[in-house]
Amino acid sequence: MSAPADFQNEIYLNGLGDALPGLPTDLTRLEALAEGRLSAQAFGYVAGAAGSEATARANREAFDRWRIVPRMLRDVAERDLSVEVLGTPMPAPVLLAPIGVQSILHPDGELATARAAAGTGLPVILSTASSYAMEEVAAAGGDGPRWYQLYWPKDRDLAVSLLDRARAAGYTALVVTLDTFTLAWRPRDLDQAYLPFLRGVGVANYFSDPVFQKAVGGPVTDENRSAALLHWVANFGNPSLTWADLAFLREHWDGPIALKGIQHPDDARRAVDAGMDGVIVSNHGGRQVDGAVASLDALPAVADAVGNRIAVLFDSGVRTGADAAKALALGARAVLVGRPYAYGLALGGEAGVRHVLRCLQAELELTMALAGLTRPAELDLDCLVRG
Ligand SMILES: Cc1cc2nc3c(=O)[nH]c(=O)nc-3n(C[C@H](O)[C@H](O)[C@H](O)COP(=O)(O)O)c2cc1C
Ligand SMILES: CCCCCCC(=O)C(=O)O
Repeated sequence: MSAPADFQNEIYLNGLGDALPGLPTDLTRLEALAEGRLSAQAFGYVAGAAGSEATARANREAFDRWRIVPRMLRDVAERDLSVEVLGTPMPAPVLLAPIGVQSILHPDGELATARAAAGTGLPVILSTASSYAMEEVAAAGGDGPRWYQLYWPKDRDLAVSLLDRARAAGYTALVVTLDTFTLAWRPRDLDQAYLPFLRGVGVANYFSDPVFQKAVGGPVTDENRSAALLHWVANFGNPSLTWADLAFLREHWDGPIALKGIQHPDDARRAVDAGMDGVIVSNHGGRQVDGAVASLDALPAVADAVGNRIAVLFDSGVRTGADAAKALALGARAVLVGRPYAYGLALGGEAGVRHVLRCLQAELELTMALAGLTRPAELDLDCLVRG
């Protein structure tokens, strides 16, 4: 039997105490537990979304409108969930979504996440807004697969410097997030006047950068910290970017590039035309445009528009193995999981993240096997009905 099913047996045979860090195997329960562990501000930042949070809710509801139709007597004894995406082999079609400011969840933040991910072999996508510098996270993750997520700053020299550092630190693919050149209207954060960055969290990649330091007159110290934060605010995102600017990225990054935040099939086609290697269908977990289409509802049209030309990945709302199976059936090559591992981090540090990843992987494998499927490529529309 393969590894994830062994994990299930390990839980039954050894009991919760030995196999798990005291966390539930139903990952939808983690949010409520994390609320009890985190400050109101940190919890609000992570759990919150844009506006009335209608899109965040819609992301979850969309999964409920699809049902898996299990098939029988198909010999599912041998199963293999491994896939290769953007040149990276992975044991299951699951990646850790880029999540910034992880030290508001646990002091070890992205270091703990990178260690946990490396232990499972699932790729971690490190945010530009990480609490630790990308080189420190790479060292923590060792040989584990890692991709880098770019928040594309106004200063082009700074963008190039971030890309050069990411390549040198062993990040093999680039994820460019297009949907967050500025923060959305997020009432939970507005009501608490809370922004981690202004407290110096999530700026490590900037403050450690030679181009950034040059712009603020040298290394960031107590003397120039306020000026450095103002420079960060002015530079973080660039609302003037257009499709034509992607040529600049192609010039400065020789590995695979995926665009994150794609929701319209025409944008997916433009990504193909621009020579991109992948798109990530995502609405940022409902954190940017309140009222935007549920990410799962946007997926089939994007997958259709792209065909097999480039990789289609998916995130926003994945909480269970069955959710992942549905997204794969609707055209995703792999899914990114976001808040669940952030809550795992808050509740149990590295062990908490590992718990979430192992549960998700095991549940996906068991769901597929019991539905008569042995490989991710077998998941297609034939496996689903509208519920
Ligand atoms: C606290 C938090 C921070 C995030 N930071 C980033 C980030 O720095 N870069 C990015 O591209 N996406 C970021 N995201 C969005 C995630 O990558 C992902 O799109 C989203 O969490 C997926 O939805 P889910 O949480 O429902 O799984 C963040 C999400 C959360 C909850
Ligand atoms: C000023 C914008 C920073 C956003 C970085 C974190 C993020 O993406 C989020 O959703 O929060």
